[in-house]
Amino acid sequence: MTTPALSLKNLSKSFGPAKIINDVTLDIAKGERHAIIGPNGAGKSTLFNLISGLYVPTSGTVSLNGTLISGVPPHEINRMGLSRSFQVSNIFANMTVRENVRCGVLHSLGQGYSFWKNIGTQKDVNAKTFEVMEHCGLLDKANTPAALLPYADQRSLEIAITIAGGADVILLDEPTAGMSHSETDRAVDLIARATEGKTLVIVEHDMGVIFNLADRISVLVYGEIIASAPPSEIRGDPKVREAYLGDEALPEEVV
Ligand SMILES: Nc1ncnc2c1ncn2[C@@H]1O[C@H](COP(=O)(O)OP(=O)(O)OP(=O)(O)O)[C@@H](O)[C@H]1O
Repeated sequence: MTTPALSLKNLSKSFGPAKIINDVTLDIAKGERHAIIGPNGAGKSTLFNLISGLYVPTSGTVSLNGTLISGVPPHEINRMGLSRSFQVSNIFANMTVRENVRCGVLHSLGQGYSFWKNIGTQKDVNAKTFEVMEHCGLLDKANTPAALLPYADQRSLEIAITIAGGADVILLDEPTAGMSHSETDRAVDLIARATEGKTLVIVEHDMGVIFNLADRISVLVYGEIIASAPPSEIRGDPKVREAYLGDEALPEEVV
């Protein structure tokens, strides 16, 4: 069997007496697009924080491409090939689109933002920055300060920064939150293109997005995964329907 891109084993996280993530075991294959869904407060962001190293597990482990990463600091996990976006935007408002993407590229190289770098490296960084902006439909806004971008473009920039470092495992936290229908459609296209050939783990409340994008869906309820299967099976799962009763409806019409 090939090594999974991500492997969570008996992962738990408590805050004081409250067990927020409870014995989660999940393998995500290389190249898979995997969605985590669940009602508000189910623990989705906490799970992301455990995977990306912001939280240390109370028990259990996380492995990235077969290497144990639980307890490793977030910036090192990033350099090992995992990059995440945040629900609250991570962009530098006063910097241009180009400078923001460039920061993402440099960060992964461990250089920080500096003008004092040799020309060879600068050329590589510039080429990568151009490629990412092109990929994310941001080339024509390269010189626009991020703060002046329309909201949907700011979210695209967030995705651009997340993929800029060339990580092969990408975690996106609610990338289409607050978008209109047409903006969401464009964002789904962008996410599909930008993560081609990579492993994607996405937390998202918009079921249309999830059912159109994901190869497999895990449903988190009160910190436990109650189902993990392709979209067609998830939609018909009575346990999932019960968990969503009174919450976001599972769409019949998508896919
Ligand atoms: N640092 C913390 N200390 C204490 N409790 C926390 C902490 N972080 C999260 N929680 C609690 O864990 C639970 C799960 O929160 P989390 O944000 O992971 O849920 P979620 O599924 O991402 O929710 P949403 O869909 O609303 O974003 C909540 O009850 C929250 O209050």
